[in-house]
Amino acid sequence: MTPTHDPAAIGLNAVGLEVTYPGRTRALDRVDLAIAPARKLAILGANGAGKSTLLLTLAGGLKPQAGSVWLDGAEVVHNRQGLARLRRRVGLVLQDPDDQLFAATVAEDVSFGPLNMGLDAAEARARTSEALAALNITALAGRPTHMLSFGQRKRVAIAGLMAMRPGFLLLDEPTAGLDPSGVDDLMRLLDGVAASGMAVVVATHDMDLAYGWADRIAVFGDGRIACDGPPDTVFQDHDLLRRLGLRPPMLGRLAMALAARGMIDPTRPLPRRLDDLLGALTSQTGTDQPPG
Ligand SMILES: Nc1ncnc2c1ncn2[C@@H]1O[C@H](COP(=O)(O)OP(=O)(O)OP(=O)(O)O)[C@@H](O)[C@H]1O
Repeated sequence: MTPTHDPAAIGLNAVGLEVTYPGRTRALDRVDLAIAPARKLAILGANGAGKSTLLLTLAGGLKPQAGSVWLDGAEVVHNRQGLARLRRRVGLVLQDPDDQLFAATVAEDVSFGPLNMGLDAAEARARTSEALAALNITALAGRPTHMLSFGQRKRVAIAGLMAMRPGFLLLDEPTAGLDPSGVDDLMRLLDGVAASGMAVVVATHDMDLAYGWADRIAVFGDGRIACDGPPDTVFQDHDLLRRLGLRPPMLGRLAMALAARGMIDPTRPLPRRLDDLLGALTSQTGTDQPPG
């Protein structure tokens, strides 16, 4: 089958991936996906759609029965050297931080990746401090990981990957279990990470979060990518989303309804954040205050 994109393009590319777990039907069914540097991609899908399997396969944790993963122009070979090259460039933050953390203290856990990459102790320390500061957990550096809250352990797991400075950061349900300010902090952090040139891929069920944050969305259903594009176009296909067990985002629905009534400019891209929507209402009505 011809892939929908050039596998040799710079970035992380999935080409015709097929994964079947022992004794069950396919979790990935000929999946093509292109992840370019510095992009913010959300992968959406109902429970069991195949999101975690895709991330695991992209990070080299699962070998597909067919198809391949390409990294910056070269096909990933599933041997020691090929997987080491992939893991230096692609970091996967698992859904459950307890599957990831193992060292006695936070600082030891975060520095494990840099040390394991062969960096010297001073560089590993510097990267650890930087990652702890970015995740706002410097104060936890000396604490045992098993004595932290779930949200704190999640931040430590993300810091551990960030300290390795991968080119592609994949996060499986990163906001699950975080409080609202933790979600805001994390998404702001991921904005900064993408602005620094890293590609950030987030698998989530949270439509509203994906709609406001991502610059591209791939929607998964039954192991296949059902649609892939900019958020404001993907979310206009309400029938498809409902068929896949997903609910269109509230802000997107509101923006579409206002555009259909001419209350915001229907020729412009749909606003994706509340501030943008209020701005669009203000400029359309020509008043400083949107209609109350
Ligand atoms: N280790 C495994 N062994 C057998 N089947 C599995 C295994 N892991 C996942 N599956 C199955 O593969 C399919 C895809 O699962 P996956 O975890 O990739 O979906 P998901 O979209 O991440 O789901 P969720 O949103 O619930 O995390 C599901 O039908 C699931 O039951």
